Amino acid sequence: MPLQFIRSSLFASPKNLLRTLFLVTKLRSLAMGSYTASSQSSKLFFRQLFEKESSTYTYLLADVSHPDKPALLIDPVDKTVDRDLSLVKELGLKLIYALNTHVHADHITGTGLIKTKSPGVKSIISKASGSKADILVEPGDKVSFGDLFLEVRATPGHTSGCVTYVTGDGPEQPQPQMAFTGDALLIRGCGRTDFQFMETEILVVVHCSFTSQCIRRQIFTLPKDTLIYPAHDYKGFSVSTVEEEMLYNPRLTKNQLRVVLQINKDKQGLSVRNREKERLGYPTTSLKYALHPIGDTNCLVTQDHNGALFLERHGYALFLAIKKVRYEWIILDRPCCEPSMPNLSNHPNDPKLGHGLDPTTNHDSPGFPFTCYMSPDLSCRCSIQETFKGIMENLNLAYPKMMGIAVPANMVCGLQDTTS
Ligand SMILES: N[C@@H](CCC(=O)N[C@@H](CSS)C(=O)NCC(=O)O)C(=O)O
Repeated sequence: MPLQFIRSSLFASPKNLLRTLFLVTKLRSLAMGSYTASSQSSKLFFRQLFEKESSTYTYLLADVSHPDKPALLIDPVDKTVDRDLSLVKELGLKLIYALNTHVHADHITGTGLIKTKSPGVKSIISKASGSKADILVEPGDKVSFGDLFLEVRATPGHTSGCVTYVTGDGPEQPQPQMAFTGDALLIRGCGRTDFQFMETEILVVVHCSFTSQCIRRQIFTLPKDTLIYPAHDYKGFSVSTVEEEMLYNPRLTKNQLRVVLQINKDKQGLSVRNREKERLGYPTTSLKYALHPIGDTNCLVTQDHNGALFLERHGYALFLAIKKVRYEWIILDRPCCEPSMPNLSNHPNDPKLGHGLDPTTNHDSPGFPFTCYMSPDLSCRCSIQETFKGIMENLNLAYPKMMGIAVPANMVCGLQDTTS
């Protein structure tokens, strides 16, 4: 529409004025390339709710085209359960699920109270969280409400069991898609990686790798206009997009490191790995270091004389960090983080293996036992402060005030005794 027309018709009539204002706003928004702040769907009811003490967002979603108006709440907080249930009632919705993205450390989930006050509601959390709930979901599962659904994506790192719930991508589903990222991805930030289920430095490293790799592979691979709805905001933001976070998230736009990958064809594990390490000039003795639970699997942590720490979860994951140098971490996580590897190095001893390929067959071998390690030389290529791990180590956040109470309560999310 020519600007002259807009100007001349501006005050012609109240109706014209409204139409003109609408057009000007729309033109401006197109010129700025901005996205709408909510998804469009004739079926979806969506509301973002806030709990100010813990700065937590709770999300109410419902399929209002369905006769029952089935609804779900994501990350409800105990303190605001009455508000949330009143809203559900006023709107004539039928609450069927109360979901958590993870075991929260800063507040008690509202799922227990909701179940008491609204019998029939089922609590949901990831199986990898190790918590109790009515329904334990795994990556790829769908949580349906009416004709709409959320897909479960594993985004561990802040905690082992963190998941992101993403609206479906079918024709009936809301557009743009919406990703409820919990604490995995915050607006211009991400959940801390320093306390939950952490016992040693290696686990901090591992959780950093989980967070940054899973965000890149599970969230940043969604369409760029996907709306990001986090579980917290401390700066006054309410929504972002995949595109914005890929461009401007200060914790996720820094260097990625390169690693050397060695696939271990021998399912027995250590002997072949040691032979390979010897061939590449590494000490051959591995020292069993500890067994740590990560998600629902035990991880074997070993350490060699070079100070290298190996953390492995046979079948689908293995991590390593080199101590004594400005170490980075390693990344290889299946099935949650496909494809598995960044570029290989040009180190003289580099075995030049492909990205997760079995060198004997040249085929990708998901579920194949493998070993992954990094040359100490390569680890110095980028400054630690510029890397995800460096940033996360320097956050210096005080532990959440409610941590001692919240974590045990939330481990039985929705099933705790709410009478006391
Ligand atoms: N001060 C708050 C806790 C703040 C905090 O640690 N937030 C967590 C998510 S809740 S466990 C976090 O990951 N923050 C990341 C960040 O960059 O702020 C309290 O005492 O409860």
